[in-house]
Amino acid sequence: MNNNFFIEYGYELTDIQVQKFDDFYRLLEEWNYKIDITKIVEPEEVYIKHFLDSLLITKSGVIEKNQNIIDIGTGGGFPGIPLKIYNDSLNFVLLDSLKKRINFLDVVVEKLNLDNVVPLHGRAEEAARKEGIRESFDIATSRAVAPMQTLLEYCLPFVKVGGYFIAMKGPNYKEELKISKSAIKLLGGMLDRVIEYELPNNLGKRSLIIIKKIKATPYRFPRSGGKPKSKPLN
Ligand SMILES: C[S@@+](CC[C@H](N)C(=O)[O-])C[C@H]1O[C@@H](n2cnc3c(N)ncnc32)[C@H](O)[C@@H]1O
Repeated sequence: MNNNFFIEYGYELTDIQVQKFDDFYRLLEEWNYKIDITKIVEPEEVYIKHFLDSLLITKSGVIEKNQNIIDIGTGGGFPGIPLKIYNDSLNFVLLDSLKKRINFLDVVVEKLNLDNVVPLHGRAEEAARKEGIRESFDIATSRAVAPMQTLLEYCLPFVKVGGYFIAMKGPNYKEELKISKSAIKLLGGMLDRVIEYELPNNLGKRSLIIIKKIKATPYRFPRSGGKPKSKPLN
């Protein structure tokens, strides 16, 4: 895809950035056979459902220069890698519990020459208990990882007071959000707003659920033993 694709959707990129997206696409194509990163393989769909969708997180209005961002359950690097290509001033930790995906991201970081991007192998509920990483990020992002109540317990502990957690969800977020109200409060968050949007070419509706961190998360969260998933907060 050339720059016209990005310009059409309001993202004007340099030739180097366009080349990085192209290189990322090729690496995805090459590694997908080995490690099953994504079911989406056709170029236009990859560019819209993965690259553009990741960039649309900038519409949240809370991403600023030089922030520290953790992308939880990043998989093949979404939304983290496209955001880094778009805004090189951002610093990323890309966390995933599958080692083979982290190995892939190590290659992406090297080949695309991305500074200040650290792929990290681990489970969110364990990493979030570690000093130096807990409550140390301006922003946490997560796409397609878990239902909202579980996701909140995975993600909010990483965010500094005053920062934001952005959950990238589909169009049917309302029920999930409704049953997550007490979890948001318990973990120190407050619903800031929800942004609904539609991908081009009828490729689907999406939403950004933006949670502001207003108080420190009590140290008992995230709970151990798989509880955020088996017994979600309610
Ligand atoms: C469906 S994939 C989504 C990947 C990527 N965010 C995307 O939108 O394409 C979910 C990813 O979350 C990771 N994951 C699931 N539970 C996790 C946890 N507790 N901690 C860290 N990563 C987790 C999985 O290994 C997987 O790579």
